[in-house]
Amino acid sequence: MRPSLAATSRPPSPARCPRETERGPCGCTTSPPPATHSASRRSGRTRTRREHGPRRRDHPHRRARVGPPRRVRRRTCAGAGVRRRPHVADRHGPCRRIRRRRRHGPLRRTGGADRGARRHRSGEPARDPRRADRGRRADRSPRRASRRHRPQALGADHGAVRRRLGHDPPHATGPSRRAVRVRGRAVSDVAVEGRPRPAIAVVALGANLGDREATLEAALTDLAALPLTDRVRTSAVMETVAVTTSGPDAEAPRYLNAVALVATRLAPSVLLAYLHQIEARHGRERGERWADRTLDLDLVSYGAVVSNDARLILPHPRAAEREFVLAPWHEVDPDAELPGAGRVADLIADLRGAR
Ligand SMILES: Nc1ncnc2c1ncn2[C@@H]1O[C@H](COP(=O)(O)OP(=O)(O)OP(=O)(O)O)[C@@H](O)[C@H]1O
Ligand SMILES: Nc1nc2c(c(=O)[nH]1)N=C(CO)CN2
Repeated sequence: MRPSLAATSRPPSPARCPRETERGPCGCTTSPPPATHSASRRSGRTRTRREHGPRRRDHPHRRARVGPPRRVRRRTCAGAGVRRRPHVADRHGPCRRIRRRRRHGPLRRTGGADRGARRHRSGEPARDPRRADRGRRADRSPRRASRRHRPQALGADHGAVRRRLGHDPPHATGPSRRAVRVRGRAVSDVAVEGRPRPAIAVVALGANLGDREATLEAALTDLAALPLTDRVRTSAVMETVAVTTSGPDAEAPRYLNAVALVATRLAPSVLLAYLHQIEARHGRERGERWADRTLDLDLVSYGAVVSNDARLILPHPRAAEREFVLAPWHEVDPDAELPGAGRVADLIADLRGAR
């Protein structure tokens, strides 16, 4: 059966405002109509509060309402006065910030960053020609990537990058290409950039304990296998009298000495760290100064680099007075020079002349 009209008709209007009878001009039912400008304009005068009744938010019914007012402004980063979700074109950034439209445009253009642009558009010459094309010069390098596109944000391991480029020492896991790994990645697998030209490093090798010959041979192989490094030349192996803290000692085990020239892009400190690894692999024990040893690797020089850091002095501070270093070096490179000390050939002659 169709519902009767009475059943579908609207429910009776809510009770009228108890104060409406007192405030005839208001015409108030459940809430007073808002005073609009147009209403005021139409009437030609501004209605006073007394005429109009209490303001909407002061109205008794309104106050009784539970919960926040319906048209409360959302407190978002969209800024004051923004009630609706803006169009996507007006949004930017992760928090839906509104890109504010520029207000007071003409005022802005009279100064600040827009000044140059305004002149440019209007054909006026720039006040300072050097600044006129700021940011547009052809020789200017391309803009830097934003922070979001730099490797840091992408989770790049800068330590690894630095190590790859030879700035930091490697992990102490072994000397060979395959053994030296940076966060699970072989250093030698990484493309080399950064150091455009390798430096020639002079490495002195010595051994007076164990199977000296085999140790030197293995150490030379290890050197050639270092990342970013090629062995250039190796001297013959020479047997020498051990020099101790009290001078040459004919009774001490004799040394086998050699010198290797390597072309490397490793930083000097990194190369030294690798040398220490190689020593350790071949049973080098650190104890007394100039004590007998299975293997000693000294960094005699690294190009023309001079360093006074106690951990790495370059050139090696005692190289100029060691014939067991100079003689094999001179053999592979007769024109060699020890930075700051002179030609190796001359140094050898001086040492021999002084004996
Ligand atoms: N050019 C260099 N080559 C090797 N080690 C160096 C150099 N400069 C400074 N050192 C430092 O010297 C320290 C001692 O080195 P090492 O044990 O090889 O000395 P040594 O062989 O007993 O004596 P010497 O340095 O006179 O050959 C090392 O820990 C190292 O940091
Ligand atoms: N003959 C010889 N004597 C040394 C050598 C060396 O290599 N050869 N190394 C030393 C410490 O580096 C001390 N004495």
